[in-house]
Amino acid sequence: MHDLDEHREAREPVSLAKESAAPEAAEPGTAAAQSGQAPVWRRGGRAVRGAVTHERTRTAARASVRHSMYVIGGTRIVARRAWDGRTAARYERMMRTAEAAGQHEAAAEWEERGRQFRAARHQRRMELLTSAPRIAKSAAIGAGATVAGLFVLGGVLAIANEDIAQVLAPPLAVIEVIRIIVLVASVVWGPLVVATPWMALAALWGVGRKAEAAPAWVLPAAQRSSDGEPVTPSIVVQALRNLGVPALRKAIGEMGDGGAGMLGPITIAGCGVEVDVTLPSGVSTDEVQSRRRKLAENLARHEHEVFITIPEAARTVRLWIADSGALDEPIGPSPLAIDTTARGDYKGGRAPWGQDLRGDAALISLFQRHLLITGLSNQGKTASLRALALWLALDASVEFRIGDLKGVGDWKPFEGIATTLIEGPTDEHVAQVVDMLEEGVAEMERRIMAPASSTFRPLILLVDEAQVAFMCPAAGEDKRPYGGTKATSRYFQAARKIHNQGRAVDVVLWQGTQDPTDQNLPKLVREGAHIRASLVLGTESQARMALGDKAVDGGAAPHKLRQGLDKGTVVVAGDGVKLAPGQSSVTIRTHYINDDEAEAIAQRAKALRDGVTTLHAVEAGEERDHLADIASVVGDAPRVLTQDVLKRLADVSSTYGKWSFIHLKAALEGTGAEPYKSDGRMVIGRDRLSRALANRPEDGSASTHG
Ligand SMILES: Nc1ncnc2c1ncn2[C@@H]1O[C@H](COP(=O)(O)OP(=O)(O)OP(=O)(O)O)[C@@H](O)[C@H]1O
Repeated sequence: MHDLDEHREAREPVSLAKESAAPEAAEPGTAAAQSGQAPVWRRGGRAVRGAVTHERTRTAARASVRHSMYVIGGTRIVARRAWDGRTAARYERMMRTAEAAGQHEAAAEWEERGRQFRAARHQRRMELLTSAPRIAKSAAIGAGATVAGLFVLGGVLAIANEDIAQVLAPPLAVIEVIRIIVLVASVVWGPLVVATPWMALAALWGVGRKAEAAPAWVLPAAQRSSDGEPVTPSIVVQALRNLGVPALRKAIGEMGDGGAGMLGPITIAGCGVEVDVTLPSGVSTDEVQSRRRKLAENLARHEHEVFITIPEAARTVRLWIADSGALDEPIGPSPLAIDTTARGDYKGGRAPWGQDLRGDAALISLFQRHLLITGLSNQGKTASLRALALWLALDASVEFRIGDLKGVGDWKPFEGIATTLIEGPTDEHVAQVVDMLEEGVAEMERRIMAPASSTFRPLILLVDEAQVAFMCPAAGEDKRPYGGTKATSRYFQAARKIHNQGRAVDVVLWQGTQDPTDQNLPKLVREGAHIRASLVLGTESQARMALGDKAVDGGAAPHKLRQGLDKGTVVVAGDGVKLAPGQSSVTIRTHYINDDEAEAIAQRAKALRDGVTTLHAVEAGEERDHLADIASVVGDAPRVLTQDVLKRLADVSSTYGKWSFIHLKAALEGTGAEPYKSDGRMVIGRDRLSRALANRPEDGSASTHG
């Protein structure tokens, strides 16, 4: 009870404070209190805020700022014109523009014109000095002559009318006219004095309005929203001028041609236009690049609709400006999904991955290239990686070994195509993927040791969600960790070895990974990939990890893609894709191949291959007695072709699935049962095998690790 009282006391001041602040609101039983209305001061504040932020108020405020800015802008323009007219500034400016554009002849011509202008001005001034007495004299003579003339006219009139008084008539008439003029002027003078400043203001306002010399944000809505307006040179120059780079603004202001000379031709490029802008000296390309959003808004586009890249030419930025909304239109289906005769071609072909921003087909060569694709979760990483794998699966010579460390069935279509398919996110799955990769390393090493003329089946080792492997804390029996980036880390080391040596013997590693960090995607592994692709990422530093500094410095900006909206849009750096000269990356909107289409394509790929058995774990460590196995497949036949022996061995155990003649020869080396030529073809003889088996030591040392 006591506690309760204390509570009540403690609460009271609060309610009192409320009451004193809002007496009518707290009056129990009043309508306001019942309806839970806020105190007066708050409602008042809200009302004021409402009034201030009301659209009508804002429109009125914008209008007043706009019209004031027209006057200021107009004054600036008129003053500049006057200054230009009186001085050699114009010639100087044109000369500098020509110089900046490297047009030295034009610069020299403007210099000459400037010199002529100055010479003429000097001459005029000198003449003015000497002409003052001359003008006074001629004025006096002129006045005297006029008066005399008037009197002569009066004399003529007097004689004609025989009236002497007429002599004064013309001078008096002139005096009368002057009097009337003075009278009119004295009447008009007052209002004229009052009206002149206003007329001048109106004139300046008119000049400013015509030139729209006011910031974009104060323009009326109709003028502000230039959605869908074609991109013209003046729009681009205006957008650059208002970019917030003082040096650029000043330079454009000084250019005689209003800045048009900075622009190359505006060409149609896919669903947008492209234009190269040569920046004036003192403005660096990254000053423009870092203001992408502002530039886009100045061009009445969204940020993702403007791409700024750095072409080869010095001090130049290449702008690609999408037609409004065009990037939100879906691109068509993948050619793989509609063309049932499409084939992959590892060596000479290019996978139809999607479209670049210009709308051209984006084709990518996968020949002897390690690949890395990164991106935030659920943005189309697996789908785009799978699209490439599906194309390559249509080349029957390519072998796939796939580790899917997400394991929700994205890679199911590869059942019957891939020789290994490990699906699942657990440490156990990581261990199997590591085995798969290490088996790949062993295969690579075998190939490297093989005679120079040997040819190999391309082997794609594909690990989706590779970050799971890098982050795996588990260690094997030998205490070596599967994950991590230490020298003992098995996944890391296997990936590195393949990166270093796999390419030349067609053992390539494709990895898909989320959100790169130094921990889940070590630098060495990032940089070992020849093709680096990235879907939307969170930050620029991630973009740098994904694509490398060079690509990001050159304008690659996966971090500027829109999460959720730009699903399937990849920024690709490295080789494999055709890049415009000087370009370090290309943005590709990939064709989306959904699960059903993937299944259909996979079926076609399976039809091209004769019966691949997909293993779901690497049978590492299986001990096989090679000599005994070979003897068993040779059976009773006196001689069997080595090719047939290999085929039969593959049926005995998957260990032999990857064997080639080299392995067979190595296994029989020194046993006396080595392959030999019979009727021009390599065979293995039954009797020699039996002898080798009979002669080998009892401890079975001939058996080797499978
Ligand atoms: N090219 C594309 N165009 C349009 N939508 C796409 C495209 N690629 C993927 N999507 C959409 O994005 C969804 C996620 O794709 P996907 O599973 O490939 O993402 P992910 O990045 O691999 O995801 P996570 O790594 O988080 O599993 C798909 O279900 C599909 O709806």
